[in-house]
Amino acid sequence: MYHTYKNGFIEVVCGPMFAGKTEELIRRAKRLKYAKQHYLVFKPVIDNRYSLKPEIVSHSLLTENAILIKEASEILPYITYDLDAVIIDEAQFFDKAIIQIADDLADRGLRVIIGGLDRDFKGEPFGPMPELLALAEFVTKLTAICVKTGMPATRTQRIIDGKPASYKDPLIVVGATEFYEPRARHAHEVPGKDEK
Ligand SMILES: Nc1ncnc2c1ncn2[C@@H]1O[C@H](COP(=O)(O)OP(=O)(O)O)[C@@H](O)[C@H]1O
Ligand SMILES: Cc1cn([C@H]2C[C@H](O)[C@@H](COP(=O)(O)O)O2)c(=O)[nH]c1=O
Ligand SMILES: [Zn+2]
Repeated sequence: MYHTYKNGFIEVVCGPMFAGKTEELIRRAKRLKYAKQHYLVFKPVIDNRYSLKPEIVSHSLLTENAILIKEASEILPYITYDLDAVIIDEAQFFDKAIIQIADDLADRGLRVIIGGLDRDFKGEPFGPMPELLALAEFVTKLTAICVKTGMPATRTQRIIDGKPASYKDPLIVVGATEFYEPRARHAHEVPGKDEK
């Protein structure tokens, strides 16, 4: 018995801050443009770091137009029959509904490209990312350069007033180099983590 060929995948691009996740999403968007594919880019409105305009922005200031949303379900009204792909950045900030939405969109034949932090500043799995990673057909795990060792950085260090943020710090603090730096496993510090 032959099955008809149908497109539709989940691709996750993860890693710590400064690893190049947003640049990679922008690269894939550019290739979709060359392929004359219809796509939309979404990001949580909470991410207002480099721009208040509707766009995703990399630390190197590359940009791509995006739709700003508060909740994952706001993606659904934008899904039209002619859409080929959906790109979602900062997925760690979304509610768990994004997991089912990503799966349904891939089942419907869309290419779903998701960028997000696999770990929070404590080094622990972040929001819906573990499930998205489990469901994805393709996973790209990027590394940055550790500012302490020059080794591949797989973690994000949060620094508050010049000191490593404690385990009890809030999960969400939007920011860039004023609060965060990429670090390798053995250079990552989380005071209070052992007593959790
Ligand atoms: N320590 C670092 N290691 C790697 N890239 C860095 C570092 N610090 C700053 N950058 C910049 O960050 C860019 C990646 O930005 P971006 O794609 O926004 O990353 P992410 O979305 O993973 O946080 C790099 O191309 C580089 O210009
Ligand atoms: C580790 C960590 C990060 N954040 C925030 C900081 C930034 O606004 C985004 C990550 O952006 P990037 O594109 O990956 O550079 O997430 C946070 O709120 N909590 C954390 O633990
Ligand atoms: Zn990013």
